Amino acid sequence: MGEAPAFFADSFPNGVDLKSKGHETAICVGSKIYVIGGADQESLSVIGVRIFDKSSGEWINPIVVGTQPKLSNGHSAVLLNGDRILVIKGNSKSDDCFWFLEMGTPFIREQEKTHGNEVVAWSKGVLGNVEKPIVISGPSGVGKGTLISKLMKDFPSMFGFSVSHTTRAPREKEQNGFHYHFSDRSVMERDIKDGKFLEFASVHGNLYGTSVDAVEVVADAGKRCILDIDVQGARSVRASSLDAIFIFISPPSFEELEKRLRARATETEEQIQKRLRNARAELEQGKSSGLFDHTLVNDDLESCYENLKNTLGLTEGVKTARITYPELVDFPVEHLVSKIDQKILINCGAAEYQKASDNMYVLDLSLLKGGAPGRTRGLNLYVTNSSNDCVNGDNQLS
Ligand SMILES: Nc1nc2c(ncn2[C@@H]2O[C@H](COP(=O)(O)OP(=O)(O)O)[C@@H](O)[C@H]2O)c(=O)[nH]1
Ligand SMILES: Nc1ncnc2c1ncn2[C@@H]1O[C@H](COP(=O)(O)OP(=O)(O)O)[C@@H](O)[C@H]1O
Repeated sequence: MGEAPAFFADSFPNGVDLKSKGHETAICVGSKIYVIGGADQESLSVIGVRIFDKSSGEWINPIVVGTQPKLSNGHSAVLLNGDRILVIKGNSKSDDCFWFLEMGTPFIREQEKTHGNEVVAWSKGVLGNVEKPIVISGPSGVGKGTLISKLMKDFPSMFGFSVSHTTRAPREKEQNGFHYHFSDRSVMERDIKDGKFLEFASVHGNLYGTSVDAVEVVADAGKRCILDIDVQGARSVRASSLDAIFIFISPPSFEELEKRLRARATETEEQIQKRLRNARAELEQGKSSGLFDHTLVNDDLESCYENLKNTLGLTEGVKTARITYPELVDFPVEHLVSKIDQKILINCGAAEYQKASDNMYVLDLSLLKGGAPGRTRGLNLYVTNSSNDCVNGDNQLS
């Protein structure tokens, strides 16, 4: 039986569940109190999480998945909608200060089934309106890789490729870490069990999977992520929080598909036969599942590429357009937060908390996308001179 932390309040005013003592904050979610802060039990360099179960009076050390935020000497925390807490790290730049601690989402429930323990997941918040990731599927030899390479070459600052893990052997020109992370089955299976993968599937007799890291690296670079994965993987991603756009690439005919696969000369005859058998099933699933938002036929390569660009809204002018990164802002340890609908007001004027200061920011969460596993995207941050700039009359700072 544990003792409830002394700094807990039973109810929090204005929906702003913030109470702090030193570097810890406590947020009440149903019958549980999430205590965020201090160092993690296993690693002293990241922010720890403990849960106090009010009904049993027990402390719980949850399994924590996802990249964890580095320890800072202060943070604030706001409950968003019952299944995630926004944590704003002090003494941090705006590209590393917004983090989400999730509990009770479908992903967490699945993880809890696997681990048989309470699970929480961290997801880093990424500023700006980066567009949805793109999932590209289709049978082996249809031209997915060729189309993706063209896109990456023409729009290097816009797209980033999610480098999958696979247990298959590398082909002659494939580089580890660039085309795939070539892995041992046992290591990959252990990492899957540890929640490090967004999705995985057995394809043509080998294990393939997208690690959470693979998509996070691309999101952190402010780029739009492209995933080349099979139909089973696409189904898993559809069920995840990634919120992607799904494109199926289809061949003009089965004969042409076989011709391309043979001409590529990367597989043995036995492997070609296996891929062709699987292709029939994949083509059926691609047509009938309602899983894909778009199907493109790759007959003439250039026409298909044009169709792909149109589908992604890439007109001529877009070629030179770069994603603009929001200006970096420094958030001090001393700041006060309040939540008004989908907006978080962050008052960094530590000396005069009760007044709207010049150092006031609004974090707009109305376009929030994604979440664990992976990054939470679509956060918009802007400066405001007074609370009236963005919110109306009764929105006082607490
Ligand atoms: N589910 C899943 N499928 C993947 C992943 N990476 C690649 N694949 C799929 O695995 C299949 C085989 O890929 P590969 O061995 O590179 O052969 P290729 O499709 O003939 O180039 C293709 O359908 C890929 O889309 C992944 O991370 N997850
Ligand atoms: N539209 C096309 N017409 C003819 N050949 C193509 C076309 N698209 C791709 N190819 C060729 O087909 C082969 C398979 O393409 P690839 O991109 O490796 O397919 P996937 O990644 O879907 O397995 C490659 O040799 C590629 O050059």
